[in-house]
Amino acid sequence: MKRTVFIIGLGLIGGSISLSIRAEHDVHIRGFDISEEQMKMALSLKVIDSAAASIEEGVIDADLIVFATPVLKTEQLLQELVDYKLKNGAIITDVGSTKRRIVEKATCLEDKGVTFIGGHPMAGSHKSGVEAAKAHLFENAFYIFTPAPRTDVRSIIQLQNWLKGTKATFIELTAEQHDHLAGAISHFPHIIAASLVHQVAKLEEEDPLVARLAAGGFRDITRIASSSPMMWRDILLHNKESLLHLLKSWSDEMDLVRDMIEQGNAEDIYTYFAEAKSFRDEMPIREKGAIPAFYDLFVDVPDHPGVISDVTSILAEHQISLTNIRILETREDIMGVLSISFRSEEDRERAQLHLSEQMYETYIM
Ligand SMILES: NC(=O)c1ccc[n+]([C@@H]2O[C@H](COP(=O)([O-])OP(=O)(O)OC[C@H]3O[C@@H](n4cnc5c(N)ncnc54)[C@H](O)[C@@H]3O)[C@@H](O)[C@H]2O)c1
Ligand SMILES: O=C(O)C(=O)C[C@]1(C(=O)O)C=C[C@@H](O)C=C1
Repeated sequence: MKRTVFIIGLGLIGGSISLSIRAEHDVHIRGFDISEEQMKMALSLKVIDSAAASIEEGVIDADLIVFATPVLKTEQLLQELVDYKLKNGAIITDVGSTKRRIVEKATCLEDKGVTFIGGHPMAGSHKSGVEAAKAHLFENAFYIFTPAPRTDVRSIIQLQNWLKGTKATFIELTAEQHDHLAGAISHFPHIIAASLVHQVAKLEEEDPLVARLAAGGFRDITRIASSSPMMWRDILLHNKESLLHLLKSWSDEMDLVRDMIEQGNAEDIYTYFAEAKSFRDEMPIREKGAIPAFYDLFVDVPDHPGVISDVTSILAEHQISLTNIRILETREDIMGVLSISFRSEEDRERAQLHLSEQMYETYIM
């Protein structure tokens, strides 16, 4: 008999976890979502094999249960599990962006003959919903586990075996350490992104041109402000202490910047940017790390209407998928630059070869 996985919350992350499990295991995947529409979509996209009528029904024979709901919901649903019949030896995990409160809550399952291990795949997107789910969403990313000190090693290994199709790098942290670090590199940046958008929205009331003028830099730093408000509301409520601490140190930092600008201190201002550049440039961009790996190729292109479709059809002819394409510069009568992102070094090398064969000038920075 096939083993059974039950995914609760069939959105971007629940859907992606399901697809990555299916890629490696011959299992029956059941799903449940509060939204009928998401559940139907998950079935039609074959993200799940069957839909459960309720959580109570879905958990009964599941070997692995994955909570992929917003974190406050996960906390509440864990409590509900106490009253449900669970399969002896089942492993339960979650994918929430915060860990401390969820891990604490899961202690309510201690007498149920199951093992809970908190999890957080450190990759995602500003998109929500099962339509955006991808089997390879977590490839090259860190997948953090926060087992309790007494969690047996065999259960951790079993969970990692279930999740090997994510092709992520597994690491273990305490829930407290997780929330402290994720606060700085994920939660707090989302607050900053949203606050920059608010600032421009206010300015737009004075001068509507501002939003139309907002170009590359603003778009890059505020992409994540398009993420799910419900998910981020829950994360801020869960990671209150870390975020209040980070807000305080950010505000001290902004005081420093204000002083430098007020005093017109050219040397300090230069050093401020130079130090930030040097730290960021040293971050492991091409390896697994805080910033996901992108393999970018730059292509000089003439300012001609058919040029993007020509480049993409060359790639399609050789079955090379790209993850992003954008024009960095186009001005009349001069060459522009296309930036194309690939998922792997191999795809980038093949793209470079085939584009060069067609007389395109390409380079890697
Ligand atoms: N989006 C990211 O980048 C990202 C990355 C890593 C982890 N996470 C975490 O993953 C979890 C899910 O986020 P997502 O991006 O997939 O969000 P999503 O909005 O795409 O999906 C969440 C799903 O949960 C469902 N849901 C809500 N309440 C429910 C309930 N009571 N019962 C069943 N289903 C319910 C929603 O209908 C929705 O389909 C969150 O805890 C988030 O913190 C998100
Ligand atoms: O790429 C994005 O859109 C994300 O915001 C992904 C991101 C992050 O902050 O890096 C968001 C929340 C998660 O818990 C993990 C990953």
